[in-house]
Amino acid sequence: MQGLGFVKKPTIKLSAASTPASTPPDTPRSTSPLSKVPAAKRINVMEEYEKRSGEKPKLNLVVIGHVDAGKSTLMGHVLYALGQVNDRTMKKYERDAQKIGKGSFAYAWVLDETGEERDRGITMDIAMNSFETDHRSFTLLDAPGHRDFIPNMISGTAQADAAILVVDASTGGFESGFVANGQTKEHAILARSLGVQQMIIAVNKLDTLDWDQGRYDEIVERLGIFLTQAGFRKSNLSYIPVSGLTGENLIKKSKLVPWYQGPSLFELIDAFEPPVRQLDKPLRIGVTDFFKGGIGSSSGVSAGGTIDAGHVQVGEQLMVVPGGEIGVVKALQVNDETSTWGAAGDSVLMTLTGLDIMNLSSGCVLCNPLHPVPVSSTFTAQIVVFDLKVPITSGYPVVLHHQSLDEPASIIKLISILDKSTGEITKRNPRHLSKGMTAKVKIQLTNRPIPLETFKDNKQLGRVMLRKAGETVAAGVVDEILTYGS
Ligand SMILES: Nc1nc2c(ncn2[C@@H]2O[C@H](COP(=O)(O)OP(=O)(O)OP(=O)(O)O)[C@@H](O)[C@H]2O)c(=O)[nH]1
Repeated sequence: MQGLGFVKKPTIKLSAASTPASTPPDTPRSTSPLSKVPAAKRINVMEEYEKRSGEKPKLNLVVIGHVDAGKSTLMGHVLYALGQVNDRTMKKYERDAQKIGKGSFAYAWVLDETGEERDRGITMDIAMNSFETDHRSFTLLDAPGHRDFIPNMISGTAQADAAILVVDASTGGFESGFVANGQTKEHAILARSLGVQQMIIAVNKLDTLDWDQGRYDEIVERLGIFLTQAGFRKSNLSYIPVSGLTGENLIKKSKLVPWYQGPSLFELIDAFEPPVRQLDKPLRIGVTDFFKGGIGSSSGVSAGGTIDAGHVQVGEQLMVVPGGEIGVVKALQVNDETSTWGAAGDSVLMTLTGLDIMNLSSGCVLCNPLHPVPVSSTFTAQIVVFDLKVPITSGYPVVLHHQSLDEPASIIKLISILDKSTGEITKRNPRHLSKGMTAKVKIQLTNRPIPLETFKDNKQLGRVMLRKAGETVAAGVVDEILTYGS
């Protein structure tokens, strides 16, 4: 399983006190979501999806790591080497970067697009690009390394099927990312807690140490111990010595590093396992973007996001949760191209009619009215506790990050401490939780319920992150939904 290594089978309880603003899953409603689609025009999405299987499998790939580890430079260089950026543009980046005294950031500019990002030399928001390898098609998410932008890093990582962890191998560089509060550790634990199982570790900037094999081996050993403790399987991790700046081992293996016998970074990326899409589950589209007006010049409102589960087609009725309003899909784009249908894993933009823009919000979920996503304000979760100065006790206030939402909440009960590898309860009703512990807790949202599912039912909607005072204190998966609606 993904997430924390184990998840107990959840049982769904309906609180007698709750007023279902939304009904629990699988409550039938009288309308068919396809009733607006003329029978002759209905698409058998499963059949269409099969036809698509000749296409390269799609993966979301997130690039993570400590601030300045070289994430943007590495992936900018890869995109340039693949021909995604033409020579003229690259030369312009070099000239412009030099003009403001940031010549070494030219490749990073391929991904860091805003003026402020370029002026400050840091990534602030998730940069999205796409590229293809021989057997795969990737959406690349370049996450910010700076601790101030961890929420953006979380939203990128929550969508990822695989990760590249970039570490700075230069003298002192690795150490600054790896000591107590370094983002190398925080990002790696976050990625694992959010269900990322496969990862490449790019040991970067080795050009600064004349490709010192001893330094590479030292880093691989230290990271290996840490990453297996964090719950990664050894067989799902690959290490590679690279330089994002000078380009060694990116697309082809470099003669400068004769002691490295493995594949190039590009070959390792091509070997990532494609995810199993949750096509046969009820439709869930987490809305990340919405605006007035339709695709092209049509009327209506538009909503964009990723299909977390199920499939959708033009003419279908969709329910907005929370709220329960229903709209009809008038037009649809999948990965920026017009389509009549979309399926789990696709990035979609849809024009909806019959809906007011006021009904949409970032973080709302579009679903089939026959199978609405539950909204809940109390649930149990299995969490991993991060580096903490003050232990978590009952009543501990947090900001709960879920998809693109962040909401005030409290950990209202510490249920048990669990053994990290077996999931066995090692202590019931603990008084406090400290660094590195895996535990089951009860969480209550302070202001309002949100669309939520158990991790078993939906991997995307079942992941949560808990932060306090700008630091991530825990991450984990939803185990059991305790109240619906209220
Ligand atoms: N010598 C050397 N310098 C590098 C290498 N990769 C990146 N750098 C330099 O490290 C600095 C930071 O690079 P970025 O690519 O912006 O780092 P980042 O990890 O994307 O930074 P954030 O996104 O802000 O966390 C720049 O000056 C780069 O030129 C490398 O392989 N070798």
